[in-house]
Amino acid sequence: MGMGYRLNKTVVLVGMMGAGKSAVGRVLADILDVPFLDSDAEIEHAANMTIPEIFARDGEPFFREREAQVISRLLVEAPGILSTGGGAYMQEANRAEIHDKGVAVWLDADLDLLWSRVRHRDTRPLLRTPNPRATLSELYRKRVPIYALAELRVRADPSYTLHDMARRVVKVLLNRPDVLEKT
Ligand SMILES: Nc1ncnc2c1ncn2[C@@H]1O[C@H](COP(=O)(O)OP(=O)(O)O)[C@@H](O)[C@H]1O
Ligand SMILES: O=C(O)C1=C[C@@H](OP(=O)(O)O)[C@@H](O)[C@H](O)C1
Ligand SMILES: [Mg+2]
Repeated sequence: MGMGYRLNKTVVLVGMMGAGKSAVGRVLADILDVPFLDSDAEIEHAANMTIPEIFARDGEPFFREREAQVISRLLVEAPGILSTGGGAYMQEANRAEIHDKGVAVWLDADLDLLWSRVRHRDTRPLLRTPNPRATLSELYRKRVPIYALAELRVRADPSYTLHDMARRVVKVLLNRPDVLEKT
């Protein structure tokens, strides 16, 4: 009797800060009844420090090394949902590993939507600049062509709830039986 899903590969959510990778990932894992992992949360837990503290004390290159290690480790675990930090997919080695062992899904949100979601938060060290809106815009411009390398894409829209977004990801994944099947 078909009631559930079988996930055959880890789904790796990529995209800009504020796209919803962490929040949608959690709901998606719940729907599919699989483990949820967030690379930033794993790094924070291992270091017993917040992301801004790690950036301030050890610098971004150190953070990027930790991030690559954590992603490698999480990709060999049982299939689940892996939400990455927005910069992770920029590294060639991370992309290669994600494509090899999992499937990348780009949560694609417009700059205005991203800004509306990150502007009141102080948890993203890269936006601690004199003009964070301009910084976000510059990152967006540089990164979008790289996110577009992801195998799958789900468009975000201000009218979609977290649950709507997760359902949209499920729909896209069901087009790929090598990734997700109904049971
Ligand atoms: N579809 C959505 N509907 C409502 N709020 C959302 C949605 N997606 C993300 N958010 C909110 O936007 C903020 C940023 O989302 P988050 O998941 O942290 O993004 P990311 O991990 O991609 O940086 C959070 O407060 C989150 O709850
Ligand atoms: O875009 C980036 O380079 C970053 C995004 C953050 O994660 P979210 O995308 O989950 O906000 C976090 O990894 C760090 O602040 C750097
Ligand atoms: Mg996140």
